[in-house]
Amino acid sequence: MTSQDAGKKAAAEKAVLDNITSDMGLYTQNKTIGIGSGSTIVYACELIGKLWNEKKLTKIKCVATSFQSEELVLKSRLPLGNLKEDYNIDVAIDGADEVDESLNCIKGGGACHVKEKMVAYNAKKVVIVADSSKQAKHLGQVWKKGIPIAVLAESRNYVRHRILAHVQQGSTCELRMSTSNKAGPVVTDEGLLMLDLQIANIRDYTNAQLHQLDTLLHGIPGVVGTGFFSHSLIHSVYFGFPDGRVLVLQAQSKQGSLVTTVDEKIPEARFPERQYLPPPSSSTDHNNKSKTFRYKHGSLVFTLVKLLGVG
Ligand SMILES: O=C(CO)[C@H](O)[C@H](O)COP(=O)(O)O
Repeated sequence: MTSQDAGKKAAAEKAVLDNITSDMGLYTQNKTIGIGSGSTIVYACELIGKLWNEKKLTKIKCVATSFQSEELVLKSRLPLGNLKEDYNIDVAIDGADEVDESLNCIKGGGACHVKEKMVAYNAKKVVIVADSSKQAKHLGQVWKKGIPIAVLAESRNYVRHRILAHVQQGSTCELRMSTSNKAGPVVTDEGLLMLDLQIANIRDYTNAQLHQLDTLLHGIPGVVGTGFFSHSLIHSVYFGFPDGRVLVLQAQSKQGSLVTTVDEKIPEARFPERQYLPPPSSSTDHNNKSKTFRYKHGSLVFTLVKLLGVG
């Protein structure tokens, strides 16, 4: 397992233990779980499958977000639901290509974001799992390929040109081509084509401007869905580190105020002015197999969690 995979596994497993086993209770009733796509979600789905098959989790249905995700649910011997009937989703777990400081995400590196967003939109709680390399200050910092945009094939050229007329010069909007054995473009599960929009000055966009841009993109006929997932859609993000530590960022409200959960060994540089709160707040949660500490950074209170390992 590579160090990046170790981070993915740590994030995915902690997210499952926090959001599925614990929050929903051991003997939960008819809970619906959205299963995202990509390589990180594999670890989450495997653990959900393990808990289900060991009967530690009961009465759940999984709604898949792609062909890959559906296969994953079936392989894990989990009950498969569908979005036509099971759209009251309790929690959706999914990966991301990049997450900024406000918890805005770029998704769609695997071209599955259309259904991923349909599932996220219908979920009471959206939990993102990613290795720590996906953590960014602003969008475009670590994910250099741009914002994925799924379009109807017929619209691809005018959509590109209309978009480029709206963004700063030097931006690009390219048709995503297949890098596998298939010649021609990437075609999504829904039969759509993918454009990747790299905006030259994306780092300068405020949350409001990102939202405005996304609205503009969705307003162009032929555009089916973008891979921009606004922070307002996201409940929490789990970043896993190669040594098994997990940083959890939670959007406390739709306004985006954040409470951060980190392991105590996260490098000082991330939170230079951190100041520890007195010890009484340290506790061990044996159910979640984690140890919790609290400390302050400016006006924010942070919680430190050390994951003690998954059984
Ligand atoms: O949005 C996605 C697919 O459309 C994936 O969630 C995203 O690409 C992250 O994938 P990975 O977990 O492999 O890094």
